[in-house]
Amino acid sequence: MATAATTSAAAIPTAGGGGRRQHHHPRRPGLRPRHLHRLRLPAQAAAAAAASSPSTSSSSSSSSSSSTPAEGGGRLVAELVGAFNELTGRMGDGLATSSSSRLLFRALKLALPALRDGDGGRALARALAVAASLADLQMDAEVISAGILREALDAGAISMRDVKYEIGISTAHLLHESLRLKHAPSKLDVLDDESASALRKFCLSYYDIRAVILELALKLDMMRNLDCLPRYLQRIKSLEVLKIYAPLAHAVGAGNLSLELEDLSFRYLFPHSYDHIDQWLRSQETENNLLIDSYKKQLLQALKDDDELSQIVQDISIQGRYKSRFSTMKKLVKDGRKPEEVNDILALRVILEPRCDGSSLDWGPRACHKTHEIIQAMWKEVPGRTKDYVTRPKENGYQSLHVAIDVSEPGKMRPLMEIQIRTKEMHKFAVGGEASHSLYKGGLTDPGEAKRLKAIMLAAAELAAMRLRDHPASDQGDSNCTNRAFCQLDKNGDGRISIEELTEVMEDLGAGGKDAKELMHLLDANSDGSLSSDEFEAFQRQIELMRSLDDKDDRYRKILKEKLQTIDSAGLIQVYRKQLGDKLLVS
Ligand SMILES: Nc1nc2c(ncn2[C@@H]2O[C@H](COP(=O)(O)OP(=O)(O)OP(=O)(O)O)[C@@H](O)[C@H]2O)c(=O)[nH]1
Ligand SMILES: Nc1ncnc2c1ncn2[C@@H]1O[C@H](COP(=O)(O)OP(=O)(O)OP(=O)(O)O)[C@@H](O)[C@H]1O
Ligand SMILES: [Ca+2]
Ligand SMILES: [Ca+2]
Repeated sequence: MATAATTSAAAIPTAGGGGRRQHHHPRRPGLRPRHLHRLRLPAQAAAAAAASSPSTSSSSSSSSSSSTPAEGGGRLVAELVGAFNELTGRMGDGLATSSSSRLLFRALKLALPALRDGDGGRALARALAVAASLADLQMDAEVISAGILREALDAGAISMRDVKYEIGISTAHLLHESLRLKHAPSKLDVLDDESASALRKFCLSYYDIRAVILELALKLDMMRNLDCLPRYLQRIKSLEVLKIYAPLAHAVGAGNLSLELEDLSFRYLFPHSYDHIDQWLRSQETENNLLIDSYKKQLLQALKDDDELSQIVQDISIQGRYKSRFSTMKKLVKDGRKPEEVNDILALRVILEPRCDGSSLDWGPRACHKTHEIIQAMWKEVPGRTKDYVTRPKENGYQSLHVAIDVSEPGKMRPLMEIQIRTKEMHKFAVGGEASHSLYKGGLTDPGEAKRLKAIMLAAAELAAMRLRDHPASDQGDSNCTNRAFCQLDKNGDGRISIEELTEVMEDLGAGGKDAKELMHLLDANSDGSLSSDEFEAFQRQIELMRSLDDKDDRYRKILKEKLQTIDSAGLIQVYRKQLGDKLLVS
C-alpha cells in the first residue's frame, strides 16, 4: 500500500488506490485562511506578502489586483504544514511512521480546502481540535485522519467516495462506522439508565472500537461548541452525552475526556444546581482538605500503634481525596440525594501490605477487619452503610471494606467521610484488573465482557499496525527523513522540493500553478529554482511563529494535552496504544 518514493512527481499515485485528483477543488477567489493572517515569510516573502495582503492591496505589486496568489497559496501550504507538524508532534515518535505521515498529509490536503470556509471559518479549527484530541489519546493516523475528514463529510464538502479513493478504504470504513454510531442514540425511545447501559454495551460490542473513540472526540468537540445550538437541543445533546458518551469514555479508559464531557453536560443540563454544588464544595474546600490530611495522619498513627496489626502487616499507606464537583453531581442526579447525604465527599483509603510469614496463611482479610475495628473505636460509623466486599467480593472480583463515618462535632455539621480498607493486592485489582476503576465508572462490571473487549482492542491495534507499519524495502525514500513535512512535499525523495512538487500540492489545495511559482519565488532564498530543506525549515519556523502568536484560532493547540492524561493503565485505550506501539516497532 505504500507509495513508491522514487516515482516522478507527475506520475505519483495516491496510496488510497489511484483515482488521484478526480476531485478537484476549484480555486476560491479571495480566500483568507485564518491561521495565516499574521504570517511573516522570510525576507522577500515578508515584503511581497505585505504588498499583496488584502488590507494593503492598493500597493499590490506582483499580483493581479483582485487576488493575492502568493499570499493565498503560501498561506494554504503554511496551514497544511503547520497542522501536519502539530499532529505528528502530538502523536509521538513510535506512532508517526512514514505510512502514517503520508496518510495524515493526504487527509489534511483533502480536508483543508473543503473546510476552510465552513461554519463561519471555524470548521477547520474544529476538525483540527478533534484530530488533536485523538492524537493526544495516541490513536493511530487512520483514526486521526477520519477525525479531520468527518467534519468535511458532515458539511457535504467531500464525499465518502473521495475518502475511499483519495485516502483509503480503512479510513472510509472508520468514517462509515462513526456515522452509524452517530445515529445510535436515535434507536432509543427513552433515555433511562437501563436503555443507556444497553446501548453502551451494544456500541462497544458491535461497532469498531476505534470508531467509538473517534465519536467520543467528536462529542467533546460538539460539547465545547454547544452555545451555538438552541437551548432545547443543548439539553438533548447534553443528556445523551451524560448517559451514553461520558460513561463510554470511562469504559475505554479515557477518564479525563469523560470528566470534561460530564462537566460540560452538567453545566448545560443543570446550570443552577451546578452553581449550587460548586459553591457548596468550594466554600468548604480548604477546610475539608485540611481535615482529610489531619484524619489521615491520626488514622495512620493509630494503625501503626496497634500491636496486633503491626504483627500481621509490614506496610500501611493511606490516600485521601475530596470529591469533585462532577462526581458529586452525578451521585445527586443518580438517586436524588442531597449533597449532605453523599457519603464519600471526604474519603480515605487504607492500603495494607500483609507480612509473608512463610506459611500459606493469608493475613489480608484479618488485617482489613482489624483496621475496621480500630476505626470504629476512633470515629462514629454510620449504621447500615458498611459494605464488606472483603468477605464477600463483588461479582467482578472487586474486594474492599467500605465504611461511612460521621465526623460532625457538636454545633459543627460536616460532610460524611468514606473509608475504603483493602490490601495491596486487592488495590492492584481494583485499579488495573477486570474490576478496574475505568470499567467500574463506565458501568462495565461484567468480567467476561471486560476480557472480551480487551481482546477486541488488541486485535484492532494489531490490524492497524499491519497497515501503518514501516516497510523498509518500499519506504527507503523517507526512512531517514528528519523533517516529516519536507518529505511529504519532496515526493521523489531527491532532497529538494521542485516547482512541480510544489505545484502539485498547491493544486490539491485548490490553488494554481501561478501561486506555486510565486511561493517558490518567495521561499527560494538562493534562487536556484527549488527548495532545500534549509529553505523549507526557514518557512516552517515562520509558520511556528505565526501559530504561536495566533491565539484566536489556537484553541486546538492547548486543549487536551494535560487533560487527556488517562487514569488507569488497564483501560481499553491504553491496551490499544500499547499493542499498536509494540506492533509498529516490529518491522
Ligand atoms: N475499582 C472499583 N471500585 C469500586 C467498585 N465498586 C465500588 N467501588 C468503589 O467503592 C465506592 C463505594 O461503592 P459501594 O460501597 O458499593 O457503594 P455504592 O452503593 O456504589 O455508593 P453509595 O450509594 O454512595 O454508598 C465506589 O464509589 C468506588 O470508589 C468496583 O467494582 N471497582
Ligand atoms: N475512599 C477513597 N479514598 C481515596 N481515594 C478514593 C476513594 N474513593 C475514590 N477514590 C479515588 O478518587 C478518584 C475519583 O473518584 P470518584 O469519587 O469520582 O469516584 P468513585 O468514588 O470511584 O466512584 P463513585 O462515582 O461510585 O463514587 C478516583 O481516583 C478514585 O480511585
Ligand atoms: Ca523533490
Ligand atoms: Ca533554493
